[in-house]
Amino acid sequence: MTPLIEQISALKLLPLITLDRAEDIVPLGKVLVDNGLPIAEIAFRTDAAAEAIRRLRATQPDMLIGAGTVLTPEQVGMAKAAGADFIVTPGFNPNTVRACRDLDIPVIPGVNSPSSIEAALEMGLTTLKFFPAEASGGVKMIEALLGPYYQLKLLPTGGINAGNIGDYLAISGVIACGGSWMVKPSLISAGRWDELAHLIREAVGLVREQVAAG
Ligand SMILES: O=C[C@H](O)COP(=O)(O)O
Repeated sequence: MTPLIEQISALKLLPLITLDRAEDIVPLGKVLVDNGLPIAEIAFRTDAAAEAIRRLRATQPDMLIGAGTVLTPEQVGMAKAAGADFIVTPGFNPNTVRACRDLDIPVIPGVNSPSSIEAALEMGLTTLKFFPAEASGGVKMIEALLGPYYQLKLLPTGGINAGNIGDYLAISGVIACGGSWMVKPSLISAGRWDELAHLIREAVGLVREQVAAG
């Protein structure tokens, strides 16, 4: 495992953040760090993404910052220039992977089928996002895929929440889970930092319980 993947594996949780206003990342970054989750994936689903990465990098320099929902080489460049540590993509796009390699930024591309996994393996990638996790068959699908593709390290995302994260983390090929349930966009835009802190603490607590249970 690379140092980056080791860090993500240690935290076991990747909060997926979608923001309408870039400035909201500053209080949210503090709430994440203060509550034991010094990692964030900021989704390129709004125009605020690159600026939010820049502000988070400036205010929380030690945080691990990913750019998510990256669909194009241009977005890879924007994310890297803004200070992202890594790229996450929803699907497997060789052009995006090549752009990440050209810019020397790690990428975790999305897969949810044998064909997309084999396309990733062909490019030497074994740490992959499994997306959309629940809609693609969830835990059962991952267990089935890890038969032939036993070397994979997976980051399931999509439909994961406090009720089912334990089932995912119990699978040995799962290094961490992504999700938005502890960083709900509606709570962020309403500035409900206390509620977000509660959800983040709860999520971190669930992960710690899972780790303790082995
Ligand atoms: O790629 C990320 C997903 O859309 C996040 O899914 P979620 O909102 O179900 O956690």
